[in-house]
Amino acid sequence: MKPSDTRALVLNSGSSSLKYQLIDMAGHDRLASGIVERIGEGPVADHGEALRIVSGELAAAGSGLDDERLAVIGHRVVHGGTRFTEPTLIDDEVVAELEKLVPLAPLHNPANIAGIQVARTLRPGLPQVAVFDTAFHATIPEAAARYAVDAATADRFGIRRYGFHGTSHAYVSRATAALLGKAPDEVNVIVLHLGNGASASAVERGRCVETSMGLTPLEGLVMGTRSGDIDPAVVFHLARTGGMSTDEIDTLLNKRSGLVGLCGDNDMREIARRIGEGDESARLAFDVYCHRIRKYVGAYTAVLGEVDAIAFTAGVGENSAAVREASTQNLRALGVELDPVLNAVRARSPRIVSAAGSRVAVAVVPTDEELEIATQAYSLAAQNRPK
Ligand SMILES: Nc1ncnc2c1ncn2[C@@H]1O[C@H](COP(=O)(O)OP(=O)(O)O)[C@@H](O)[C@H]1O
Ligand SMILES: CC(=O)OP(=O)(O)O
Ligand SMILES: [Mg+2]
Repeated sequence: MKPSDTRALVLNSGSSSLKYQLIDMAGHDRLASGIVERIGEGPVADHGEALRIVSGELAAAGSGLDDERLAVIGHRVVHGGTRFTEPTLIDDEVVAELEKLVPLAPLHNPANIAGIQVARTLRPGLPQVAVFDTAFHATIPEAAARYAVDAATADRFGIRRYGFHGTSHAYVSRATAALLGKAPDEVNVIVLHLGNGASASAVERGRCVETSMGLTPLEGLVMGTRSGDIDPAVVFHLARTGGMSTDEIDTLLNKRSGLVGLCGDNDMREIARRIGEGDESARLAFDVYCHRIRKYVGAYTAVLGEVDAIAFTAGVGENSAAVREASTQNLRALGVELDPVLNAVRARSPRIVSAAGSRVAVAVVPTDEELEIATQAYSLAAQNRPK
């Protein structure tokens, strides 16, 4: 990597999609971005084929994978277990360790590894950095990270709270501090990342102390297709009484639950439209979704003691004024008061939407996981630059 190499490519491999962004780190300009969907169906056979398509799109945008100015490829990796709590330069040993983590993230890690392997084949010698969803949550104290299950069993199988969406929680908590005109270590923030997956975190003076996702990204808030918190005995009941297999229950809770399970739609825009038409199951799905968020805001207020801001982010958090309103209603006892007019304004920049007298600021802060991954990957590559 030469000082003139200022470009970072970020790859976010999902189970059936590959998102990419090429960013010039000198001015944070987005040079190219896109998504290849339906991997595994039809013409896009696998992640290798998907990355070849990305490579073609990059070349068409004037900066292919062979671009000399490319300094690093940053990969989003969902599960880093207890081993990976920092951005990590990828080599064979790291890939072998990632393989060992597949049982903890069967939906996410195999796709991440596939993306890494193909990228390494296409650009051998170029630094490739893994940036982990779990990393920002490594600071969660044991009292919050441990599940109250038999300790020997928990240790043997790695059962503990890892948390996910960490790059988003890190980025948004810092951006929220900046919006308040403070340094990250001067504020306590509750971050609500409400996208397809959804999670909450409590960030105390820049350090994460609690988060809603657990061993896997299934726990916590209600999501597009995932149940979030349920009584674990639901699983035994479905197995014993419903005769369902472990895989069937896994699919039910991860893919056929949440908003889609409650009303048949997982897109909040469609749910809002149906509510407008008086649809009762859409209304119920919305109410269950927002009730869960309110409950977490209350719990995380107790965890933090003092809260400076609640930040809404990701697709739903940034765009749905109705969700922000319903999930912060009747929180005056906690010092939270929304300004309905500010909350209804549509904008793309970070902004405060609480009333002037609200003790806790309510903020809408667009997330930028790709920039966060690029920044961390680029910085590690620069540190490892041959002298
Ligand atoms: N204008 C909008 N109003 C309400 N919800 C929206 C709007 N735009 C996007 N969303 C919601 O955002 C979700 C996607 O969030 P996003 O953060 O992009 O997800 P991910 O990155 O996890 O795929 C959609 O499923 C939809 O429910
Ligand atoms: C970890 C996780 O839930 O990611 P996503 O929201 O991309 O599904
Ligand atoms: Mg997203």
